[in-house]
Amino acid sequence: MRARLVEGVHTAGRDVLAIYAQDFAVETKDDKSPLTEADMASHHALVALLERWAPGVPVLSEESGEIPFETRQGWERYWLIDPLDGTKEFIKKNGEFTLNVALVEQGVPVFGIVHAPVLRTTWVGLVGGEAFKVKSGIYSQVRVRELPDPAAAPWKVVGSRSHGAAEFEAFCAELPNHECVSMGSSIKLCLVAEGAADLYPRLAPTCEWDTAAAQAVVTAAGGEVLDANTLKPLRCNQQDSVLNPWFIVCGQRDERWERALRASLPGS
Ligand SMILES: Nc1ncnc2c1ncn2[C@@H]1O[C@H](COP(=O)(O)O)[C@@H](OP(=O)(O)O)[C@H]1O
Ligand SMILES: [Mg+2]
Repeated sequence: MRARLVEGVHTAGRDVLAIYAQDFAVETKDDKSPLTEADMASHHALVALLERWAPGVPVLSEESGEIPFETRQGWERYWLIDPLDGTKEFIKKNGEFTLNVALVEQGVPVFGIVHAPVLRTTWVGLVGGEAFKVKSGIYSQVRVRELPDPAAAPWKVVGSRSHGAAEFEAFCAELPNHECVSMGSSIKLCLVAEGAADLYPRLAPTCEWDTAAAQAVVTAAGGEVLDANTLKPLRCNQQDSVLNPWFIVCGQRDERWERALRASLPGS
């Protein structure tokens, strides 16, 4: 059954790729972030898919109008989607963008699909079940890796191409031997989930739809997505604002990076 849902997300990804291959117009939203016709095509395809798949379960999308918290707080479960995460990377045509579909129950992302059409890669996570990826049609289970001894091998730290560079560098300056990789979109969380990266500190704003699907993948793969201040897992739909706190994605907790994080947070 879930395979058909993943196939539906792939179909939306093909709509996005058709636009990616052409010249497309770029608008600027009220919050100054970019919007393309691909964001809207993906939004409509995913909303139609989910309404067919699970009639009656509400859908909150980055591209749906604002839904007041008074309405949302009554939702025990809902779909939370970002039809095109990494719109800046889409516009730059570097392929680092994703379609994101999460199922959230009682504020916890319990299932997620992250699809990167240009990379021909999809990550899927069912919390309490399996995490896997399908790359060019080849299926493999994914799991976070154990943090290596930095004297033997560098920690791999992934950061945004477009947001929060100064805070990222302040954090990395406090780490033992490490190497950094830049990447757009929710792919960063999936790299931690599959053990290709150890840490993704996000010391800059994001919204709940940017992270929910990939958080389910990370959690199912044995990792965590933690509030940078409290080190508690991120939750969705707890307040009026859909902004996430600053956060860090990890395979395991470790006093060495926790110390680096504390030292790089404002007010430390
Ligand atoms: N000031 C801000 N407030 C809220 N979210 C922001 C933001 N600046 C960037 N983002 C989020 O960061 C995402 C891109 O992250 P990254 O740089 O890691 O690729 C954007 O996703 P969209 O591309 O879906 O708009 C956007 O939602
Ligand atoms: Mg986004």
